[in-house]
Order: sequence, then C-alpha cells, then structure tokens
Amino acid sequence: MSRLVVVSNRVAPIKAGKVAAGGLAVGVHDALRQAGGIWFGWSGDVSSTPQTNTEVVGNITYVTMGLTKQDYDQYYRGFSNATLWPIFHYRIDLARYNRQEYEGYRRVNAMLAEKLKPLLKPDDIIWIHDYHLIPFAEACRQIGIRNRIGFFLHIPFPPPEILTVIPPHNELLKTLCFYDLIGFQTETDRLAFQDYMTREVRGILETDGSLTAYGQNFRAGVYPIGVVPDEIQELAESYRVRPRPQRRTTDVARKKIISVDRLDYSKGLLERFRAYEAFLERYPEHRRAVEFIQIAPTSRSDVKTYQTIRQQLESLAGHINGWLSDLDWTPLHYLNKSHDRRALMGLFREAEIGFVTPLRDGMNLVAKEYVASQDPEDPGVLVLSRFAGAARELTSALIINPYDCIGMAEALDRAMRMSLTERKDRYEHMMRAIRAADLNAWRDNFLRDLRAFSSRPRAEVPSNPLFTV
Ligand SMILES: O=P(O)(O)OC[C@H]1O[C@H](O[C@H]2O[C@H](CO)[C@@H](O)[C@H](O)[C@H]2O)[C@H](O)[C@@H](O)[C@@H]1O
Ligand SMILES: O=c1ccn([C@@H]2O[C@H](COP(=O)(O)OP(=O)(O)O)[C@@H](O)[C@H]2O)c(=O)[nH]1
Repeated sequence: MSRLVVVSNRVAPIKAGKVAAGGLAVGVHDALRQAGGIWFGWSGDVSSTPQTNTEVVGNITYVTMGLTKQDYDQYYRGFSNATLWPIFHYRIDLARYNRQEYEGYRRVNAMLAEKLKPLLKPDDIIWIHDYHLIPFAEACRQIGIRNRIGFFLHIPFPPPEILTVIPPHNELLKTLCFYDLIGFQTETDRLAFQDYMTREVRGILETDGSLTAYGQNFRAGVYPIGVVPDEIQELAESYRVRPRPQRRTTDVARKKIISVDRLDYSKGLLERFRAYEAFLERYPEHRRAVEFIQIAPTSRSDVKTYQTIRQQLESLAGHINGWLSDLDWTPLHYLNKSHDRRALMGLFREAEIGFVTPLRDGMNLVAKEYVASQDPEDPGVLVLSRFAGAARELTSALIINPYDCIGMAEALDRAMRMSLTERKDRYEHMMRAIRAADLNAWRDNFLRDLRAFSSRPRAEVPSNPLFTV
C-alpha cells in the first residue's frame, strides 16, 4: 500500500497532552494515527531564520517548518485569514484584499512544495488540507512532482457571486484544477464549486461525473468529516468517574448549556449570547435553574476582525452577567482558556444542552462530539445552526437559524422541557448518522477515490517565474 503524506498549514501539537483547538488538527491526527505516514506543515513558529524540524512519533513522521515574519503576515494572517476565510464564510463585509499578500501566499505555497519534494517517494499519495494551500498542487506540478494529489476543503465553498469578490479568483481557482480529487464537506459546497467551474470558466461536466477546466480533468466529491464515537464515549465516561469536589448542601442542581468554539466571528457567538439573554428575559422561570458555559479559546488574535469580536463579546458577557447575576448565580461563564479533549467530552456529557450556532461553518466537529459524549440512557439535547455542515447529517437536532434571536430562545426553552423519550429518540437518530459517517469513513472514502482516480497524462504546466522559489 502506498504511503500517505498529509500537508496542512496547521499540524497538531507533537507533544502528548498539548491541546489542539481546531477541527482540522483533531481530525487529521486521528486519520494519520490509523494509517501512519508523513505530516508536513507549519510549526507555528515565526522567526528570521526559520528551521525545519523532523520528529518521529509512533507511525507518524512530523516534518514542520517555521515561517519568516513576512511569510506569516502575507500568507497566513493576510491572504488566508483576512481574505479567504471571511469570503469563504460569506462575510464579504469583513474581507480585505492586498495584492502583495496574495503574492506572498503563492510564494509560500511554492516554497512548501520545494521543501516537500525531496521527502517524496514515487508512489506516495499526497493529501493536502484546506484553504491555505489551494495552489499547492500546481506548485508541485511545476517542479515535476507527478504523485497523485488530493485536496480537502474544511471550510464552506461560497456561491460564485461571493467567490468572485476575490480579485484573482480566476487564477486562484485555476490552481485547484491541478488536484486529482477535490473533497468538500457538503453537497452544497460541491455544487457551488461545480457552478463556478461550469458557469464562470466554462468548464465541462463530463458524463463520468468528472470536470474538465483549464485543460485539466479532475473530480470533486463530498466527504463529511466525522469523529470516532467510541473513543469519545470512553473519554466522556472516564472524565465523569473522576472524584468531584464536595458540593455544599445548599448548592442547587442547575441545568447546563454548553458551547465550545474558537473565538471566531463565523461561530455566531454574539448572536448566541443575545439569544441566551432573550431566553432568560422571555422565560424568567428558567433563571437560576440554568447556567451557560461558553468555552472560546482565542484564535488568530493578530487579525483585526478577531480583536473586534473579542472586545464585543467581553462587553456583552459583562452586560448579561451584570444585570442578571446574583451572589449565588452566574448565568454566563465565559472562558477563553482552551481545554483538553477529555475535559471537553466530560463537560459535554454533563451538559443538558449543546448550543452550536455558527453563522456559517464547514462542518463543526463540536456538534458531533457533543452528541457522541452523551449518556445513552439520559442524553442531552443538541441545538444546532442550519448553517453548520453538521446540520446536513444531524437532522434530529433542534435546528435553528442563528439570525433569529427569538427562535433560538424558543429552542432553548423547548430543550429545557424535552421529555426523556424525545431526547432518546433524537439522540439515537443522530448517533446512527454519526456512526455512518465517522472519521474512518471520511479518510477511507477520500483515499479510496483518490487511489481509484489513477494518474493520467496531464496538460503541461507552464512555470510561472513569479512563484518559483
Ligand atoms: O489553524 P487555525 O488558524 O488556528 O484555525 C483552526 C482550524 O480552523 C478551521 O477548521 C475547520 O475544519 C474543521 C474540521 O474539518 C471543521 O469542522 C470546521 O468547520 C472548519 O472551520 C480551519 O479550516 C483549519 O484549517 C484550522 O486549522
Ligand atoms: O479548548 C478546546 C476547544 C476546542 N477543541 C477541539 O477543537 C475542535 C474544533 O473543531 P470544529 O470543527 O468544531 O471547529 P474549528 O475550530 O475547526 O472551526 C473540536 O474537536 C474541539 O473538541 C479542543 O480540543 N479544545
């Protein structure tokens, strides 16, 4: 069997016990642990003399490299997270474009491809992850790498009307055509991509389902990322059996609502806080009977839009607690610290309601983790945004629209009152969906299709001196 080489901007922490907040790191790590191979990407270090580091842990060889400050600013902070991220999450209002940043993004992709080349064997399968690395395959082809290369987009793919806001959208999307297989989280994302390729650049949808555009023939498919439900169950249970601090006899048993997200404007945190406030206003009978725990580790905190949302959240959390708290009741616990997986799964199991309300999200693994952590005999209720990729599979959650504040408040009230029978019915239905599309299925289906779509002669790739290192 050919070796798997994974390339992603973010590589999960190599040291055991360190927290990887972010679905890509969690999902890819689990997938590589099964198959073994190389994981190649950014170390997270920024310095004037970037180092390459190789470390072997079990069956995974981690090859990570630092970035210069200029590369980091242009490639990661700039084009990836201030242009692509907001636009791919339908937030044109938060996006900006800078031509130097785009050139830096292309340059870093070319540099990474050069660094990867000497590590490759001819029959390696290369699996590239996410929006930071859209031009990676083209950069590989330009330097003569002939291996099969697949790409998985973890975030949504916007409709052409939104995508074309990116000034070099044509040039950028052309580079995607150098992959053999392109994977999306949902059918909506795949269709938006197909729409762009056929309407915008007059690509052809072939009778075998493949696409031809810019002289390249490639495939696009849907591979929803999943979790490993049994492992999550075990983590959640083992957390619960740990001794708990003695409760005071006067302590009230309160229901818990839990949310866990990177602190990102795409996650709908402001709307969620406002909905919780509306819920306590409209249903005063629930006051003191509930507490909301929001875990939101800071993310990309040197990008302006992330600093703004953080300030807004601090102010709103202070406002809610200021007007509602009592000496013996804090309605909202807002924590910026990241937590390890065991603790999170334990907290999910203890919470009666999982409140997952992104404005737009590729998948949202937290939604699946919340369900998989539950006690099957007494499961909690998932309240889930229709705009999370996970809503396509978890149709038995209480589906809400995160732009509808009162609708979310009503869903919380319904979740608080839901009977055990209904909770179990919904839980069992969701668990069937989670098991049917678990993490192994995600990895196996993608790699099966990539292997099946065998290498074939490709059109010549003219090398572009601007992006050659
Ligand atoms: O690497 P960072 O800039 O710190 O950000 C963390 C990751 O965030 C995004 O995760 C996405 O992938 C998840 C798993 O497929 C998916 O459930 C979620 O909806 C996405 O937002 C990002 O796509 C990753 O590249 C980042 O590493
Ligand atoms: O303090 C934290 C916060 C989050 N996570 C994990 O980070 C992932 C977040 O993935 P998701 O798909 O929900 O969103 P993303 O952050 O990738 O956009 C999930 O596996 C969480 O359990 C974690 O381990 N510790």
